[in-house]
Amino acid sequence: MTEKKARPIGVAVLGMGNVGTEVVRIITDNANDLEARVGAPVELRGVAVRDLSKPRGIDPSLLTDKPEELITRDDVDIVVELIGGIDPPRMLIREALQGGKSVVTANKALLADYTGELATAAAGAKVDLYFEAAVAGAIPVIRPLMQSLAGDTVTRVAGIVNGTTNFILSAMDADGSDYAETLAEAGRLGYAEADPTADVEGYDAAAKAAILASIAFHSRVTALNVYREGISKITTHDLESAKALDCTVKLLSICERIVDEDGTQRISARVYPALVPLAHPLASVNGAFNAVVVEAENAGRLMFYGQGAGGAPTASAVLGDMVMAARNKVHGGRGPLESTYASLPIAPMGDVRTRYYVSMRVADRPGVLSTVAGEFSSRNISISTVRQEGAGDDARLVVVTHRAPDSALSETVAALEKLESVLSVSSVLRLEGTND
Ligand SMILES: NC(=O)C1=CN([C@@H]2O[C@H](COP(=O)(O)OP(=O)(O)OC[C@H]3O[C@@H](n4cnc5c(N)ncnc54)[C@H](O)[C@@H]3O)[C@@H](O)[C@H]2O)C=CC1
Ligand SMILES: N[C@@H](CC=O)C(=O)O
Ligand code: NA
Repeated sequence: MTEKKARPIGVAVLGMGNVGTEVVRIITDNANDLEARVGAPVELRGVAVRDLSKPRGIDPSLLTDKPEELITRDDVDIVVELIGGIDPPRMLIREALQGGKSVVTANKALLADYTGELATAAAGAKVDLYFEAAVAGAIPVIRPLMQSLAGDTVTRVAGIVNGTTNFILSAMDADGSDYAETLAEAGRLGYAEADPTADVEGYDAAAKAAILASIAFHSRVTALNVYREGISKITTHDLESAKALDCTVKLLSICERIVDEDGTQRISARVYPALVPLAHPLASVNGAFNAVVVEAENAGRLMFYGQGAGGAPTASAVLGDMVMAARNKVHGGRGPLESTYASLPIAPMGDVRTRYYVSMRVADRPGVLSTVAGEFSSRNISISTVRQEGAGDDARLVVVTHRAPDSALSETVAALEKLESVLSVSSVLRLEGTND
């Protein structure tokens, strides 16, 4: 008796840019292995593109500029959304899910604000919504948080989750490379978002922080709940100053479970460029690489490292999700559902205890140091180090504080800016990765 051959799994890919092109390539090149792993052939039913006249190197009969039609085809089981942005992906994904298709997406901008709506549509139709590629590209981080750590209590998820800004900061740090040129190079290499403002102003990292915090703390966190600063104001002078303190500068995404004295729990989710000591593992994460450090009550500290951006690495994560969704279609079973039962509130940035590095141009005369120090001590902020750089017109004071509430630190900086002896506050960065 011959075994009955499983029905093929039909896949529709929406968007054929940096990531979509690689996803189509892997589906085509690895057809035999994918069939063996899924238990049924995985067949590309169509690829939605914006410009039909552009040569794509695939069978032109697969191309369409009508994604809304492709996602409703009866022979499509899985929709892979790689267009990016909110519209039309939000509508396309929702309709695909409601129509019984499982969806795989890398769209963090969309997920950061609409996971609730999309997860509800997936649950209602009993299909899957997978998005491993949306955070830290190829690095498995969503699945470990959602599945491997489902029985633990995550206390912190922090790291470098934007490849473009890490590529820029690494190049500026290594050889003083020009910011604008390095950003353009990140675009050419397929790391940057279609609008790179999302990268350099921290919106992309904030979207990823929202996704990570939601999963880690079983609560709904959106991009608006994430405190955000980007890297566009970082100068080579900041990187030089950082070096003098045995640090480098990294754009960090930090998601923390804050436990107040009365035991109340809150979430802090924040993105900003910070000084990181050279001895810290995140300091040696360079180029478009990402790293995420997860801390959990029982597991302790886990570190995930790898390529966080680029067509092929991101496509690897998309394919992993596609195989999971396809296996579920063939063998039954479902991927994990959204979990928001804890509904923890968000702590304002002012309540978070951080350390500051403040670099200011000061008048080179006696008494300035004590006036400056007085602004810190009057707000109960203890200073860790003070360093003077330059002299005369170029005299600078660099102050590094111990941990204090962010609101007190930012009030202090505002007060310093008003002092007659402080000519300008040239740079304010937080310091992370230390124990004090
Ligand atoms: N490039 C990367 O390293 C990573 C990207 N992502 C995400 O993956 C998604 C895709 O990113 P990329 O491939 O880099 O972007 P991309 O801009 O290179 O590709 C998007 C493609 O979608 C096409 N498109 C736009 N509107 C369309 C429509 N209505 N119908 C059909 N096609 C349409 C565009 O013409 C473009 O070719 C985005 O959500 C991005 O945030 C996630 C992780 C890493
Ligand atoms: N633009 C993003 C792409 C991956 O998410 C980045 O640079 O990290
Ligand atoms: Na990932």
